[in-house]
Amino acid sequence: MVRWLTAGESHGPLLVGVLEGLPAGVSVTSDDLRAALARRRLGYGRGARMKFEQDEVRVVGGVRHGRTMGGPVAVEIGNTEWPKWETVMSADPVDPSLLKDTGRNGALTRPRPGHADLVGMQKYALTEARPVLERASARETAARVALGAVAAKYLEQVAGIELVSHTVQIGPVATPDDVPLPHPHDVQALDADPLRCFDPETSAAMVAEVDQCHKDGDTLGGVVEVLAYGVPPGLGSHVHWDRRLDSRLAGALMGIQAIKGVEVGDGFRTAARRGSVAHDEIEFGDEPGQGRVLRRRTGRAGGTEGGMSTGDVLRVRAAMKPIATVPQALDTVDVATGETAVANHQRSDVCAVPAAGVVAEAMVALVLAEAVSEKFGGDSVAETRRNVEGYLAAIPESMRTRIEQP
Ligand SMILES: Cc1cc2nc3c(=O)[nH]c(=O)nc-3n(C[C@H](O)[C@H](O)[C@H](O)COP(=O)(O)O)c2cc1C
Ligand SMILES: C=C(O[C@@H]1CC(C(=O)O)=C[C@@H](OP(=O)(O)O)[C@H]1O)C(=O)O
Repeated sequence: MVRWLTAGESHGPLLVGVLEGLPAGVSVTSDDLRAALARRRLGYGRGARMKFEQDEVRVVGGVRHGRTMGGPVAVEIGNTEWPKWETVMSADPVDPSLLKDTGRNGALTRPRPGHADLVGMQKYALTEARPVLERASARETAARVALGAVAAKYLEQVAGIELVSHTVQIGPVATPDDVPLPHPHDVQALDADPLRCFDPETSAAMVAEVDQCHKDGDTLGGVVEVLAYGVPPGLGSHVHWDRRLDSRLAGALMGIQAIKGVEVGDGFRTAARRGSVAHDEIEFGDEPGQGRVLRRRTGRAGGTEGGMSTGDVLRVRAAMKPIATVPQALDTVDVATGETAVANHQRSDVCAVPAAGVVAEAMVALVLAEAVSEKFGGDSVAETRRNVEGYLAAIPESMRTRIEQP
């Protein structure tokens, strides 16, 4: 069973991630994790913190000489900003007089609409928002991305699955429908684009939108898409709601801070179509390297039917709301004085959609790792790979399906 957990606060000393259930023999290094974390920091419109803070990554368990050993993989990511936060985020009690200033150390009593501040204070019986925002903050996604990078290595090595993500919308600016889908070999080009958008013209319009929004003291959201290639048919199951792959993907993507909508395949757009043009018709065809196989003529379903992967490209989208810490501060109340006020604002991202794409990719990798491990088991990479090959070879010839290759 694959399971994982993160701990740590946005301005604490470090974040921790633990990923358990992978077999022995997955090849992964700290440089792989470093590279993944560097991708999460990309994107036009991110705030000042991304520029001055570093992710200090260290693998502290589960890996020896570049290979997993079968035990939990533990990773820590140091927050290099920690020295500035040592007082306000100290685990041990501090002199209360040090927490009285109006700057970093002061109480946050003007909750930001759209962030976790107010409801977090109510739920956890707190008089200020600091303990809420510290864990609500998307800083935590650094730990997920590190674990997702390990999961991605596993997927590639046991089943040849590779992922890619891209930005398809920033605010009102969206890529046209006829832009081709990126492949995993396009990752470098995508990462070089300011917004991780696959269409240069749309990307330029997105940059202009972010600039305008920045000038206006406002923030933006958007939509990202994650694609997984090489996914064998049969991951997930139709037999129960919580075993459905689409349900698990949706839950995982909605579990990212600020994600408010998820689509599998054409999702909401499918709802507007008639059945005759909504599904993916099945035909026989000759595929290079795969011979005569079943294939679907279109990819509208996004690579799942009945809660199971079909072998087509897995395609999911996540919609991110605009950043809640709006520079032209929103109206709120001061819960300490009971008076109207403007929301707490020190700094924030204008737009973090490109980073959310990298996080979404990590979440899809973690869900697929869980589904692959559940279907194929194995305590070593070689054993899992044999199980994948044996399963595919046992599918009768008349039902063998094209697996969309990376
Ligand atoms: C990569 C990323 C960066 C984010 N950066 C900020 C930010 O700088 N300021 C902010 O207010 N919210 C930011 N958010 C969103 C908040 O974390 C999120 O809105 C908050 O935790 C409340 O959760 P909810 O939006 O899901 O209700 C970011 C989210 C992501 C995924
Ligand atoms: C630090 C990261 O993102 C942070 C996510 C975030 C939020 O409210 O979610 C708020 C900002 O932090 P701060 O309020 O300290 O400027 C972002 O910088 C990161 O992604 O590494």
